Amino acid sequence: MILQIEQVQKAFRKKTALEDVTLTIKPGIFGLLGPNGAGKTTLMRILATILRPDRGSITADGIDWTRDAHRVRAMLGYLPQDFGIFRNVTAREVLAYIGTLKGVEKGQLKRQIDAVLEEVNLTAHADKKVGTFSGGMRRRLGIAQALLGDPKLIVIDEPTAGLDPEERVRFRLLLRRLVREERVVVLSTHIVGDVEAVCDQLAVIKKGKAHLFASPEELAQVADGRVWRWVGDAREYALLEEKYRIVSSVSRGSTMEARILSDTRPSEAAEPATPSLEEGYLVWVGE
Ligand SMILES: Nc1ncnc2c1ncn2[C@@H]1O[C@H](COP(=O)(O)OP(=O)(O)OP(=O)(O)O)[C@@H](O)[C@H]1O
Repeated sequence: MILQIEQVQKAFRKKTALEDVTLTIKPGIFGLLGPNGAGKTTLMRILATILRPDRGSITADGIDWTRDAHRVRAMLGYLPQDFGIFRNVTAREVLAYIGTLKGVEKGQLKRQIDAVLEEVNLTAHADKKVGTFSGGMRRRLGIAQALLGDPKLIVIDEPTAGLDPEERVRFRLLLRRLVREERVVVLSTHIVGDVEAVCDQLAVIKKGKAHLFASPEELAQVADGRVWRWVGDAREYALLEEKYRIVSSVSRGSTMEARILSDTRPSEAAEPATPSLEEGYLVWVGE
């Protein structure tokens, strides 16, 4: 499946949330990266047919998002940013409820629930109340409900926000396991590490405008020639900090080590460095 987003626009009263977004999304995991308020959730909600664009079109496999919303929903799994669930029910009960709403046939429901619980590693907790779950477990249950009905398109909005590092790593591995031939997974995040760890392609969205990158490496290359590794003393560091954008720094005894973003060599002691994805992103978003 190829998802074609063409010149999509969306405004809320006078506030433009999306401005002329055009993206071609291939099977695999597609990351939508951008700062808070950039328009990620708006685009995700349009993809999930909760919002309609003011202009533009979305199509895949001959299905048109505006005309055939019911057909989109039949092939969609969606995990919203604020996936709220009753706390006093078990994971299995949540899945039975959502599976029924999604129209999964009764005869298939139990088998599907067992399969998605297995897929997200919650089988051992299937009959526990959701209120006892950690943030990571709740997020995994959110993925399980999105997987009911074996969707061709999975839309996941900011899934790793608020997870601790261990849960985040586990969750990223789970996301990679969702990849199937022909399946498109769209993931929005403001965490560069998520994209680095799981995404095949990505777009960076900034003030409602999206730019497509063929790979995370291509985004890193945006900072080519602008990243410097510098080693020196604390006094020079203080001067550099006033003049330049420092991305990271560590102190090692009496010396300091830093990575600096600058179009020109910031100091005699600075050497050109290979940019990271985060540095490419900072340059792109800063421009
Ligand atoms: N229902 C709404 N009514 C009015 N303005 C809205 C509405 N939804 C979003 N906006 C505005 O549109 C812009 C884009 O919001 P959106 O939630 O899509 O951004 P985001 O990238 O998902 O940010 P975050 O990561 O903070 O959720 C913001 O300026 C936001 O205030």
